[in-house]
Amino acid sequence: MLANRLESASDFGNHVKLVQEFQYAMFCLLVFMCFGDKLDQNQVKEIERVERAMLLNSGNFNTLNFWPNVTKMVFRKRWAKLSQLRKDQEDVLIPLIRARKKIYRERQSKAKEDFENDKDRLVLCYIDTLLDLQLPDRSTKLVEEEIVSLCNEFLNAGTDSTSTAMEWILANLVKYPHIQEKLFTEIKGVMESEEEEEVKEEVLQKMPYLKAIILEGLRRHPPGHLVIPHAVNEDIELGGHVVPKNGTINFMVADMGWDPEVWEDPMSFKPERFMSGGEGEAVDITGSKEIKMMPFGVGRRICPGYGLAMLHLEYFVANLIWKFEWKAVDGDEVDLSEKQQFTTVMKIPLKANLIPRIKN
Ligand code: HEM
Repeated sequence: MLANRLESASDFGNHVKLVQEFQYAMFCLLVFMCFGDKLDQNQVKEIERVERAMLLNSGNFNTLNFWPNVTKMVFRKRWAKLSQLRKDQEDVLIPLIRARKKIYRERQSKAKEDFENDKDRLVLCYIDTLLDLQLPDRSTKLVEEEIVSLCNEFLNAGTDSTSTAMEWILANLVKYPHIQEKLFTEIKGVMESEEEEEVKEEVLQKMPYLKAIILEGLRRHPPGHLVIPHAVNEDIELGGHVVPKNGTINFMVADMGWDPEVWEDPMSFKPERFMSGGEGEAVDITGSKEIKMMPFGVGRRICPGYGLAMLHLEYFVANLIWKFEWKAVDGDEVDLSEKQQFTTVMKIPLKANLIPRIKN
């Protein structure tokens, strides 16, 4: 879908607003993973509307976390706005959750009767897993409002983070055509023919250079320069400083990836560092052996979507490079300056000329 939208835009000679297209593609994919069956465009737009409205206003609601009983009185309008936005989310999501529950229960009983028939095998979506979830410390299942909150988290945590990473990676592939060419050659080597339309998920693991490009993108341009704030649960000494119990602590994710003691020429984009013999060869991004970079956090609170994010990035980048040659817009340098939004984004959004490689 993304490649088709980009292709029709490039047919008209437009420099596509890439980051919006990436965001929309990621959001549609996550909506599909969340609710199972494909929803129509209007439904996706409705979900996007209520999710964005909450996100855009979320900064105003932080103060309400402190002494809720007091702030409820002092900031009445803010509370009313928060309640309204939450109600809008529930009005849109709860009917979808109910509809999916009905389908899921019907298919579940059918699958039991007809388990051998592959065509009817149930493909699970995120909501299905939540409907069945039994928390160890509770006798009841999740209620609809809790499912809404978990869907919000799923949709929001995975959209801007992955689309930002994708924009940075493609920006570097436009800026450094020799890296793009090397990747294209690698993709060609795993495809059965040049006419094949899609780089399938199954061949992604045969492409070490693709993986190296994704890792280099995440090292050089991590979408979050900090993780979510953590707290220590006892007094602790760290590098000669005492952090008191419950003290907030954060991690300088971007600076770790740019540390010249760990990475050679750290501000350059060099995927080769993750290949055989490079300082990033077989790097462990989960932090269980070492911490050289941590774009997804590490340890107990590591991003639960990191495997999914890696897969999405590899799949999208491979397909976009297989389908198009990405070229800088004449006279425009790709500018890698940063700007802080929900994630750290390109200050000047990426523009590119997309030239279809396969002529249909
Ligand atoms: C390139 C893409 C992504 C990056 C760079 C990223 C990064 C992160 C980071 C740094 C954290 C905070 C970890 C910490 O507190 O130590 C986090 C948390 C989280 N991420 Fe991701 N993430 C990405 C994609 C995704 C996707 C695709 C999903 C799910 C669809 C997801 C779901 C979550 C959730 C639910 C949390 C909160 C976990 C918690 O509260 O413990 N993320 N992510």
